[in-house]
Amino acid sequence: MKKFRESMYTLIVETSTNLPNDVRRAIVKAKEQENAGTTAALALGTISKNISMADYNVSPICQDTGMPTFEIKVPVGANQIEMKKAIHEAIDKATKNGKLRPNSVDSLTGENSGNNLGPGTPIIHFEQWEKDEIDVRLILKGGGCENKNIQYSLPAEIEGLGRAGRDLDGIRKCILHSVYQAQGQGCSAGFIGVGIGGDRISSYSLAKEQLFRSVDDVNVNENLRKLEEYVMEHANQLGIGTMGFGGEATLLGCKIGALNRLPASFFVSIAYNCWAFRRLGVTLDSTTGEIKEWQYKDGDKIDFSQDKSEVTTQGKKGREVVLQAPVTEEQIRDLKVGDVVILNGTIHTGRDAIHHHLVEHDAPIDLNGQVIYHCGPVMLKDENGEWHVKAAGPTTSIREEPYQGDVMKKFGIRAVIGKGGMGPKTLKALQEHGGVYLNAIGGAAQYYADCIKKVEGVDLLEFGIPEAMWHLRVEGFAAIVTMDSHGNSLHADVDKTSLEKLSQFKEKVFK
Ligand SMILES: O=C(O)C[C@H](O)C(=O)O
Ligand code: SF4
Repeated sequence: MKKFRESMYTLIVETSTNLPNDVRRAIVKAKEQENAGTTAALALGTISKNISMADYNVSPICQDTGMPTFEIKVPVGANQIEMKKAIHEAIDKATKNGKLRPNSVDSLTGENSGNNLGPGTPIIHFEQWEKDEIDVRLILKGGGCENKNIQYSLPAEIEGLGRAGRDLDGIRKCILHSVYQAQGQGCSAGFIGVGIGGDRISSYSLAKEQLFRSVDDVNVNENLRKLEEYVMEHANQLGIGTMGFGGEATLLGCKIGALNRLPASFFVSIAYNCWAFRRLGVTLDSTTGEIKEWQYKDGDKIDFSQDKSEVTTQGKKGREVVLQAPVTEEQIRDLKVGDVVILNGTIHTGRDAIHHHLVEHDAPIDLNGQVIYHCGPVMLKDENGEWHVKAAGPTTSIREEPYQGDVMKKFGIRAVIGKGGMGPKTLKALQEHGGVYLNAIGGAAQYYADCIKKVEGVDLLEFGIPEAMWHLRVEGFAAIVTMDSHGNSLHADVDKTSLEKLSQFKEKVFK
């Protein structure tokens, strides 16, 4: 097993940087579905470009390298303690090399362990089998899409769909609703794994396990096959679209499994995964630990660098507005939902810990007229002590909803960049104060890292790399106005219309 650690390192790097072939095929399909010239098509163009940049740079596709989860099948007698140790070493090395973001945080103190190791990180499940080889599957599932997981307990009253009973039709309603409630916040277009039955825990585990199925496989259970096909067709009629911008491609895969349950319980659990669906697998020689075969790499690898769809705003309804940070209230009040902003100058990252901090403390710099970027980047320091951005896409903004309006007003911040949109409290503050919400393309961490020309400094690094306030000089940073100072919110509009569409699927379909 001399090669086991090296094989695990290779698996981690490949999973973080190189999307599997089945996922690439699903993204191509989404591009074919989406109408040219729409904001959703623009988002998909950025996503494609990002995938090819991650290939080329061998850098994380998305800055949130997620919760590393290993599912391992071993021959009887294999030394699991040794394997676990080797995986920990590989994780540590991948983090040091900027292939994984330091992502493991003490839940009580907020302290980042710095190497992706700590209680519960990574997750490793072993199972024995009769075969002589070792099979290791890895999924890196990010926090934003993890937050959109949902569990239903049937019977239930489901928003938009009415009563859901303890039958196939009730399950159908739960699944459709799960896609609606995710909106664009889990970086749609997404994939879902569904677990029916079990107890609360095994139901969720089954849902996550379903994500290890190939996107193009066919369910062997006839009822579940029909349900999967139904969901794929109808979820894509909800009109949520890529990033929740409205559009045709909302769901790229649906895999459903079932377990027996207790007579009193009936759980339907959904594991939502973003388009940046990073999961791979390897078969290893059980004596040497060497990789013999890769999983999910069947068929041709789609090379998105050959993609002709441009990341362009041509043909879009909105205007393209170039802004230099800091910005004035007048410039911000001129912006409308649908405009594309091309930003130059210095922007400042701020996410959960920073917003929590700013409510009660002064800011480390003057934020008047400044732009805040909801982002927890992957950063590496070189031997001269200079920081470099390895990946820097937006994080889900809605988490800052309780703070954002107050923080903007308190410090005179004029714009926030994030993804997935924000709620009514922020919308009201944008109107009163003269602010704007700019939606960047979630997961496009290489694309945005490329727009960052210099790291000008960092404050509050004690919060850990993802949570610190990084001061970043950007050039040509493109984001879309989805909430403006005139009370308009694309997110509120898409939520409303998709709920109307959802309620069209109220009638019983499965007997
Ligand atoms: O933690 C992050 O960087 C992002 C997260 O995956 C998200 O989708 O919000
Ligand atoms: S930012 Fe988006 S693409 Fe990245 S892990 Fe979170 S949900 Fe996935």
